[in-house]
Amino acid sequence: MEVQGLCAGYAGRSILKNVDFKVGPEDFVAIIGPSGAGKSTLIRCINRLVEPSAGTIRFMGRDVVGLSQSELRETRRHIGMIFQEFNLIERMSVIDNVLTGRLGYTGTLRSLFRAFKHENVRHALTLLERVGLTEHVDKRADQLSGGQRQRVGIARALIQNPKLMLVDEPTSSLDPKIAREVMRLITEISHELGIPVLCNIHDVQLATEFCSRIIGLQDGVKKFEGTPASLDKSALDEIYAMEVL
Ligand SMILES: Nc1ncnc2c1ncn2[C@@H]1O[C@H](COP(=O)(O)OP(=O)(O)OP(=O)(O)O)[C@@H](O)[C@H]1O
Repeated sequence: MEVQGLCAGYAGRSILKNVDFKVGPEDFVAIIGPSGAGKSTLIRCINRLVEPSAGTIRFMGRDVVGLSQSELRETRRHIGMIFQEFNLIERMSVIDNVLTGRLGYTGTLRSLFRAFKHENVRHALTLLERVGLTEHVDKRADQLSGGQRQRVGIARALIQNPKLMLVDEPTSSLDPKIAREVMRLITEISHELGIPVLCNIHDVQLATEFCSRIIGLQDGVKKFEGTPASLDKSALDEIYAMEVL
């Protein structure tokens, strides 16, 4: 995926300013920066949950920004998303929540469950085993802990067979130990399945520990891009310069 000259905002207020970067096939890219820097906005522009006001987003050989609604639906099938608040359907079982990840292919919930394909169910069970939830497949989502809920969110994103994962603050609702486990799981799976990841994360320590490349945003401007090793004090000062402590 290649982003060039990306600008976006809300109600005439400019947030992202001319952001450029690439995500290669083996990348796990973290976006860090102070609160309000535009990290979530950037992630959400990639699949046009937020509409960019300028720039291009090349993905699978096309510019996402110029796609029609039906083309966008088709493209979104290839982009898995993991959310801070998990976004599960609380009263549904774990496995049914995972199967909703196939909605991009089947259209509606009813058609999804009517057209329950055995291969999808098998795939869901395999993914739930991989994320360590085999014993919980029939439980309701609201009976799980935060870390378990995020594991359901990961399996739901993976059942799309995505070519890119967008991850929006996956650990903010979790305690530090569980947050580290969840980051480790996402990193391992990304390597195992060869799926590149773009991950918005405010925890710099987790970003440097798990990600292959880091982008630092400040007030919607890219102030840093490099490896975790090159994220030194002066780079951090530059990214967080305007943060009031
Ligand atoms: N839907 C919206 N409507 C209007 N303004 C918004 C909307 N979403 C975000 N903003 C504003 O855009 C700016 C960037 O928000 P964004 O959530 O992208 O930042 P962030 O870097 O992810 O912050 P945080 O780390 O606090 O989540 C903030 O000033 C925020 O208040």
